[in-house]
Amino acid sequence: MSTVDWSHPAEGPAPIPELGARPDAPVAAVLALGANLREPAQTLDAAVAALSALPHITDVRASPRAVTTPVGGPPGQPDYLNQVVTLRTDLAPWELLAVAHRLEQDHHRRREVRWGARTLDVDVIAYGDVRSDHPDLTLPHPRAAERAFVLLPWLWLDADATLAGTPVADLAAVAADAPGVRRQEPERHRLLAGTDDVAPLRPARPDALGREAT
Ligand SMILES: Nc1ncnc2c1ncn2[C@@H]1O[C@H](COP(=O)(O)OP(=O)(O)OP(=O)(O)O)[C@@H](O)[C@H]1O
Ligand SMILES: Nc1nc2c(c(=O)[nH]1)N=C(CO)CN2
Repeated sequence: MSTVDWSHPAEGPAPIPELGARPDAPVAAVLALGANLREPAQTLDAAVAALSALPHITDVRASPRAVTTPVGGPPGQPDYLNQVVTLRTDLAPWELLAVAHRLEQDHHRRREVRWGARTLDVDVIAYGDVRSDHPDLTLPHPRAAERAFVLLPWLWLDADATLAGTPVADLAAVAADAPGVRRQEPERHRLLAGTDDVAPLRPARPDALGREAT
C-alpha cells in the first residue's frame, strides 16, 4: 500500500477525515463485483483470489454468482456476472476504495460510457457503519439498496445481512431488477471455471454501445 494520504483527495469536496483513518480494529466491509466483458468468471475468480491474498484484508467470503440482465447503460450490452464479497479489514475506507480501483485496473477497466459494459467493476457497498456523502466514496453505496444484482447475491451469502439497518432481504424483495437476476448453479459455476463461456444468456452484439476496447 502506498503512503499517499488518503484523507485528502486531490480534487473535489472537502475531505472527510473518517474516510482516511484506519480503524482501531478490523471492520466488516462489503464489496460488489460485476463483469460482462472478456471472461467474467475468470475475472471474478482472480479478483476474489487477489483480495484474499492482500495484507490488511481477512475473512474473505464470496457469494454465489448471479447472471444478471444489465440495468441501465447502453442497450445491447451482454448480461453481467455479479458477485458480492464480505471481508474484514483494517484499511481506511479510502484505502479500500483504492484496492477496488486497483483490481479494476488490473483487469483493464475503462470508463467511457456511464454504466457501459466493463471487464470488472468493484464497488464498496458498505464499510462498517460509516456513512459518507463524498462523491468519490459514498457510503453505503448510493444505489446498492435498490439493486437486486447486489442484494440477492449478498443475501445468498448472508441471509441476515443488513444495509444501513435495513434487512437486505426486505430491500431485495422490492428491487425492480430482481426478475433479471438468476443464480448461477454451483455445477455450472464449476464447469465454467477455466473457460471463457460464462456467458451472456443473450449474446453480445458486436456493435453494442459502451463496449470497452480490448
Ligand atoms: N461506494 C463507492 N464504491 C465505489 N465507487 C464509488 C463509491 N462512492 C462513490 N464512488 C465513485 O463513483 C465513481 C464512479 O465509479 P464507477 O465508474 O465504478 O461507477 P459505476 O460502477 O459505473 O456506476 P455505479 O456507481 O452506479 O455503480 C468513482 O469515481 C468512485 O470514486
Ligand atoms: N446487471 C447489472 N447491471 C449493472 C451493473 C451490474 O453490475 N450488473 N452495474 C452497473 C454500474 O455499476 C450498472 N448496471
